[in-house]
Parts: sequence; C-alpha cells; structure tokens
Amino acid sequence: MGIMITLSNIQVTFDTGSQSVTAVQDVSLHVDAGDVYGIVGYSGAGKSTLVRVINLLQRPTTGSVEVNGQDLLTLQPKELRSARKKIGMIFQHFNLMNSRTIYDNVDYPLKSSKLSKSERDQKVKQLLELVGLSDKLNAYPSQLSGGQKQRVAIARALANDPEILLCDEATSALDPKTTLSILELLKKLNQTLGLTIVIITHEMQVVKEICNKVAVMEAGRIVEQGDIVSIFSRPQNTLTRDFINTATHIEQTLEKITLHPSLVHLKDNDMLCKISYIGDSTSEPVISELTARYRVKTNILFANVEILQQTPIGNLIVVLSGSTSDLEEALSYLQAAQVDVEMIDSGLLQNSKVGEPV
Ligand SMILES: Nc1ncnc2c1ncn2[C@@H]1O[C@H](COP(=O)(O)OP(=O)(O)OP(=O)(O)O)[C@@H](O)[C@H]1O
Repeated sequence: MGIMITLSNIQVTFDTGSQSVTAVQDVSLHVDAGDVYGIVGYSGAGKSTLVRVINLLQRPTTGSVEVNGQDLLTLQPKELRSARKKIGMIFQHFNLMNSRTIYDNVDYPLKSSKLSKSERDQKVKQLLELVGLSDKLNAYPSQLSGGQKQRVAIARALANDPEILLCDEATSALDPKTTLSILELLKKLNQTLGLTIVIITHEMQVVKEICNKVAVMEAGRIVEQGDIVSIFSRPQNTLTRDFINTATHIEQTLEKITLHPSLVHLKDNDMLCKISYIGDSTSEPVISELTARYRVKTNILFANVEILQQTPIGNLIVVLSGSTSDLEEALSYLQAAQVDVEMIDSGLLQNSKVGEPV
C-alpha cells in the first residue's frame, strides 16, 4: 500500500487586517492508501483548516501538499481541477442544493464528465443504490432526514470516483444511531472501493468506531499521532487521554472512586489497581489465575473492553487482596503476562492517613 497524502510542515496564517491568526502550525502527516485517518481536537484547534489544505480549498502559507504522488501546489489550474475531482468532500451541514431533486444533486458533479447521458443516468442510480436511497430519486432535500441528506452528499462526493473522501464533522449534526449508520456506510466504502478516508471530528467515539489511525490536534499543532490501538492503549498526551476518556469512562470512574473513599474501604492488605491489557491476554484467565495460583482475591469494580481494529483493549479497576508476598508474586505474574498494573491506592496507605495530625 502506497502513501496517498503527505502534508509537510504546513502552516496556515490568516491575516485579518489588524492581527494575524495562525490556524495550523508546522503540521506534517502522511496518510496511506486505504487508511481511515481521524483528526480529533476541540473547536478552534485548526482541524477544518487543515483538512481543507488537502484539496487546496485552503492554500497553506508554507509547506507542501502531495496527493497520490502529485505536488498540488505546483499544478496549473486545469491540472488542479482534475486532481481535485479525485478528492471528494462531505460537510457537517451536507451542503445540498435545496431547489434540486436528489437525482440532480448527485448528477451535478457529472456535468463536466465525459460520460454520455445514459451513462450518467446509470451512474447516478448506481450511486444512490450504493448509499441506500434508490427510492428517493425525485425527492427534495427538505423531504429527507439528516442521515439521508448525508447519504446524498456521500453519493455526490463519489460521483467522480475519488480516491480520497474528506469528511468535515460529517456526523456532528446527527443523532448517535444515525451517526453509526453513516460510519457503517463509510466503512463499507473504505472496504469495498478501497477509498482512503480522512475524518475530522471532536468525538473520539467516531474515531474508535472506524479509524485505523488518529492525530490529535491542539492550537494548530498535532500533539500526538499513531495507529489507533497504540494511541488507545498507551496515550502519551493529556489531551489524548481526555479524548479517550470520553469514549471509555475509565478516568471518570477512577476519579469517582478516589474522591469518595467510602465507596471502597481498603483493608491493610488491599490494593486498588488499574489493570490494562491489549490483545490476546484477556481478563478472565488472568483474573482467575490470580486467585487459583496466587491466592489473591479480586473484586472488580469496573471493567471495559474496546475492540479496535479487531484488537481487544481492556481496562479494569479492581481491588486485589492477599498477603504481601502473594501480592508481590501476583504482580510479577501480571507483568510477565504483559498486563499493565497501576497501583492507585492501598489499604496501608489509606489507613495510615487515619489519625494523622491535621
Ligand atoms: N478564514 C479565516 N479567517 C480568519 N481566521 C480563521 C479563518 N478560518 C479559521 N480561522 C481561525 O483559525 C482557527 C482554527 O479554525 P478551524 O475552523 O480550522 O478549527 P476547527 O478545529 O476546525 O474548529 P471547528 O470545529 O470549531 O471549526 C480558529 O481560531 C479560527 O478562528
């Protein structure tokens, strides 16, 4: 699989008369053919500006943009127009033409194609079938739901058989169930057409559902990027952790437990731990081994398993109880099994605080 998009040292500065705003700063990334690449960040992080650089809707102030082997910034207007046809785009508010039928909306980008009238007709019908809207040819956008409108926008974006689809907050205006159905459709297009997809979103849930790679943006810069399994299992940046937490709730649960110690009263030989594992080591055998082999009792307070790219990532919050030596042996067993254990609190620590002078 080759590289589809390479952005190198992109900077975008807007001059608004009195002051200038740098929306994107020194961003470099590459997207392989067939990737579903997520860019997450809060509002104002620079995501929209960055994604618009990929098809030069926004020209960068400095940096280079290479798409499918072509340096877009050096192309003549005509070459750029044809390069852009290979990059489809969809938006949060769909951007359909409201005075035209669904059929005409999808047909519109084909007007400049070399297809005959009947080939065009066939193409429009095929595209609407692909997105599941064959029965809406003659409807108008106002007669469709948000999810259906986004399907029309997807069909329109695919009219010129693009290699890349850019999605700018494409599901942000949709309810969770409709969001999932649009993500399913995008996943299908990625798998069946080999379409490379770049998705910008403020929702980690979206990234978790569909992306194989992710970049996290803050104040115009990419603060962390990588494959989804590594990012979810070992996030380095605090912002990345925040985003992941919105999708897994592990940190919130830990906070609740530590802020309200009465939820878990730890005895001297108890340890409150966060246990994380990736891939094959599943929680059940690990936990039962602790009891069977090491006489360590386990009380699971919280468990969450995510399946990302067919890889399970598990997080448990658990109280381990046993003698000091049994606990030590159990911990080295977990370490050997590639299971991460983070001690959050222990009975000894908690109880030694009781009676401390204030
Ligand atoms: N045309 C423009 N002129 C001046 N400033 C702009 C322009 N476009 C964007 N900006 C500024 O650049 C910064 C990044 O905006 P951008 O829309 O790329 O962020 P975002 O992460 O996509 O956020 P949102 O999801 O809210 O759109 C913001 O401070 C914004 O005000």
